[in-house]
Parts: sequence; C-alpha cells; structure tokens
Amino acid sequence: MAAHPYAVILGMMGAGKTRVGKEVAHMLHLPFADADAEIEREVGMKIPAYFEKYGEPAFRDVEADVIADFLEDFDGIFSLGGGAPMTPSTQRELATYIERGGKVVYLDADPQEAMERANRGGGRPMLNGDANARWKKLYKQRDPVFHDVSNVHVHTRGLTPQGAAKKVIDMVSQRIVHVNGATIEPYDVAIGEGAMNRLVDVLGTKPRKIALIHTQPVQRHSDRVRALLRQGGYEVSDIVIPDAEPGKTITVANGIWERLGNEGFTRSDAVVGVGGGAATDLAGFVAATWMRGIRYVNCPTSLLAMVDASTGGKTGINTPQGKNLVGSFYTPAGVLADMTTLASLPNDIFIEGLGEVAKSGFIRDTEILHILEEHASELKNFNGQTFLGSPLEEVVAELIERTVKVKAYHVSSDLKEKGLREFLNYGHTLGHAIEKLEHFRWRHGNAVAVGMVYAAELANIMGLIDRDVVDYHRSLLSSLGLPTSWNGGSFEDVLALMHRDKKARGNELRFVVLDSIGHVVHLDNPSVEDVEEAFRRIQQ
Ligand SMILES: NC(=O)c1ccc[n+]([C@@H]2O[C@H](COP(=O)([O-])OP(=O)(O)OC[C@H]3O[C@@H](n4cnc5c(N)ncnc54)[C@H](O)[C@@H]3O)[C@@H](O)[C@H]2O)c1
Ligand SMILES: O=C(O)C(=O)C[C@@H](O)[C@H](O)[C@H](O)COP(=O)(O)O
Repeated sequence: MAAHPYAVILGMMGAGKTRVGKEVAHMLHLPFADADAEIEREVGMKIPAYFEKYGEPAFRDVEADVIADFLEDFDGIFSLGGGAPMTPSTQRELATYIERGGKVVYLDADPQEAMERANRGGGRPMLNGDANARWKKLYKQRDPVFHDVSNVHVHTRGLTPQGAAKKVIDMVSQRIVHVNGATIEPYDVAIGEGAMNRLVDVLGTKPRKIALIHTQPVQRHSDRVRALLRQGGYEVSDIVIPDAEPGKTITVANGIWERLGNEGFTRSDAVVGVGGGAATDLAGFVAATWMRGIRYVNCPTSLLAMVDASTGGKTGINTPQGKNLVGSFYTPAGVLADMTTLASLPNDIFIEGLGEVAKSGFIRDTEILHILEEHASELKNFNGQTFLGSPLEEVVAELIERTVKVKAYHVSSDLKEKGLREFLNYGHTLGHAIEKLEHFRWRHGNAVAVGMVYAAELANIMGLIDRDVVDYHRSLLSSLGLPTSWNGGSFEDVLALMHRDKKARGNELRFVVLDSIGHVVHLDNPSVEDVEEAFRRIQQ
C-alpha cells in the first residue's frame, strides 16, 4: 500500500510550495493542505500575531504537533512552512514517513525568484528587518537540511507552476530500486517518466566535464540529456558511437580515450551513457578504464538496457573471439530509466527486452511470469507512439522494477560473479554463441530466449524439470513474440563457443538451469551427448 500523505512538499519561503502543491493536488484529484493554514486554524489567529504574542519556540511546538497529525492521517498533498523541517521532532517524523515509502519533495526554486516572491507576499515574521539579507541567511542554514530530510529533489527554475507541478508528479511517481552491498557504493535506479531530470543531482558538483556517449538513433534523447547537463553548468563533450554491437569494440573505446586525453578529462570528471545496452556497456567500460575509473551515470533508452544492461556494473566490449570478453565490474553512480524514451523504441527491440524480463521471472520472481502471461498480447503489440499514458505503461513500469530488483538481489552479494550472480546468465551460454555465429544480426534478448529453451531442454534431459516446464518456456516466450528455436549453425561451432563462455572452467562447461520455476542451480560438466541432444531439440 502506498504511504500517505501522497507527498509532502518543503522548500524556502517563496519557493512556491503552496501554489505548486495546489496544482499537484488539482492534477491528481487529491486534497491539498498547507501546514501554515492548518496552524492558523488550530490557534485561531494569524501566524505573525501568534509569533508576536508567544514567540518562535511556542510556534514551532504547535507547528510540529500539527505536522505530526497530518503525517499520520492526511491522504493528499501536504505542504510545510519554510522553517518546519528545522525542528528535530519534525525531521524524525519525516524520516519515519520516508521509511514507510513516503515522498518528501524539496521544491528548489531559483533563489533570486524565491526571495523576491517571499518579499512581495509580506506577513512573514522570519523576514522582519532586511528581508533579503534574512532570506539569504536562512537559505544558507536551511538548504543542507532540506537536502537531508527530503528524498525527491525538484528544481523549478524557469518553470511555470503547472510545469513545476508536472515535474513533481513525474518525480514522485518514479519507482526507485536501491542497489547496495558490502563491496559496492550504493546507488539508485530511478524508473519512470522524467527520471533523467535527476541527472545533475546524481552527478553532483565534482565533475566539470562530462563525456556524453550515445548512438545516433537516440539523438533526440541525448539532446535532452545535453540540455540538462548544460543547465547544470557542465562542459559537455558529445561523443557519438556506432550503433549497437559495432559500438562495443576496442577501436571505439580507443577513439574515446583519445578524445578524453585531448580534451583534458581528469579523475573528477564523468561519463554519461545514453542508449541501448551496447551503448551503456561501452560507456561504462570507458568510465571504468579512464584513469582507472571515473564516475558514470547510465541513461538506458531500450527496455533491455533498463531492466538489465545499465544496472549491475558489468561493463565491456566484444573481441573477434566472442561476446563481452574484455571488460570490468564497475558500478555506476546512478541509473536513470526514463520511460519517456520508450516512445521512440521500435517494436522488435522492445520485444527483445522481454527476453531478459522473462529470464528474471524464470530464475526468481515468478510474479513476473504471471504479469507477462496476463499482458502477453499488449506487450507483443507494443507501439511506442501510443505507449506513454496508456495502461500498458504501468505494466511495463512494474516489470522493469521487478526485473531490476532481481538483478540487484544477485549483484548486491556477488558483484564479481563468483557464484550467485552467474544465475543472471540463464540462457546466455547458448545465447552468446548464437549472437556470435549470427554475426550479431540476432538481437541479444532473442538469442537469450532460445538459450533459455535450450537450458530448459538440458535440465529436462538431466531429470531436473518435467516436460511441461520446457513447454511453458516455449509457450510463454512465443506468446511474447520471442523466438524459441535456432538452426543457424553446427553443434561443433556452438560447442567451441560455449567453451569460451565466462562460466566455463578449464575444459569443463558450466550451465545455469532450473530445477523448478523460480529456482536455479548450476549444472557442471554435463556429457557432450546431453549437451548435443538439447541442441538438437532447439533446432527447427
Ligand atoms: N552489462 C550487462 O549486464 C548487460 C546485460 C544485458 C545485455 N547487455 C548487452 O546489451 C546489449 C543489448 O542491448 P539492447 O538490446 O538495448 O541493444 P542495442 O544497444 O544494440 O540497442 C538496440 C537498438 O535500439 C536502438 N535504441 C535504443 N533505445 C532506443 C530508443 N529509445 N529509441 C529508438 N531506438 C533505440 C539502438 O540505437 C539500437 O539500434 C548487448 O550488447 C548485450 O550484451 C549487457
Ligand atoms: O549481470 C549479469 O551478471 C548477467 O549475466 C546479465 C546478462 O543478462 C547480460 O547479458 C550480461 O551482459 C552477460 O554477461 P557475460 O558475463 O555473460 O558476458
């Protein structure tokens, strides 16, 4: 169940908390409450008069009580007075509300505009005397606290109240998956419309230069990212790489290293990758290797990159010998899965992404499989042009969140793939071989789909799962428009490539197989006869 209130808004005097808060409430058909108005109702007098008569400490006590009551009972948009978050008991109440899933929005307006608005309004006891000097002093004290007590940060510079309200709504409705673990710096994956608006906050103030790495088909999305970066005051180097797998090569990486060197990129600078999984793999690889590692943020624009490639820190390039053979485990500072980018995604590339979504269902979260079954036909007919705002968008957001959680679960305790993380490779042993033998004309997610059917056949041969589970793989994947068979190469070629899989040890093959739906195990060194029999079963 979602936490209530729906959202709490805080910010400086004049930031527009009441104006924007009312607009948000109006757009969402929710009630709006303003803490100051509620206090005036409670004490039966105007705030300046109460201040005058009883002083600030008494006012803060009443304010904290009113806020605590509203955080308990109110189910709408609740805006706080500018100084309210400075009270320790209110800070604790807000922290508890966030723990319950609540959204505390710091409405961060342009200081000059907010100051002028605050002065125009009058009737503000905290601005008595030299109002501008008082406002600036309070800003210095309050801004760091506002950052600490909020979990959604919305810059409103240059926006109308309606524009700011839309931005608040987008950011509050985004889903956040926290990725953490003993060996990684924690980071968040933000999923939803407008997630890219978080970019400047995630990059922080240290970088001066940003290498914006993207492919040509996502130019319109990288244009938006470039605008956000420039507004944030960064110097942007726009780097266009070849599309898809041709971008994941040492030649491309070397070209970027040369540019970073020539353009004076230092350790405190950063990389932003925008595009499908190939672009984010390459961008991460450049970030991991430049000066032995600089900060990077991924902005995935394909379903597959959102659910899998952009998260988890596997970065890399292909070599003539195989897929992802060179790379490193290097975690991003954040992942911004902005669902508005899916509006331009072609149907076949969306469907391919469902391959990795289904994988996460098969290996762990079986609810994913139920959602896929229930919405198979709408998913198969995905159309970017009608997607945003449609009921399917919520379904896809749910699938992305669940799949990212499966990934986060495996990555958190085994970043460097010593064991548990290998389960994310379900379907990949054959899948990567198919991609290579097809000269990367087969899409990754399609190859993984066939690879999962292959792994299911192998598990069936080994007596681990019944035939109906194998059949379920075929029926679910084909209902989504994914391939379930392949006949493009010889067993000898496939076997040679599977021996180069990163899970292989010495001359022994290692597969990931199911022993029931939602539960995976390792299968070490099966006989060549069994491996071949499973291969025969996936050929048409
Ligand atoms: N690092 C990991 O953990 C991991 C996980 C899974 C896959 N991968 C890698 O990811 C790659 C596959 O990713 P992919 O399926 O995104 O393929 P891709 O990167 O090749 O992108 C597919 C195509 O879609 C285009 N595209 C992407 N977003 C678009 C958008 N919003 N609008 C229009 N066109 C868009 C791309 O430019 C490209 O032409 C493979 O290289 C795979 O090995 C990595
Ligand atoms: O994150 C992982 O670990 C995975 O295995 C996820 C896979 O879906 C992904 O395709 C990954 O790129 C495969 O990595 P590789 O190590 O087998 O090249």
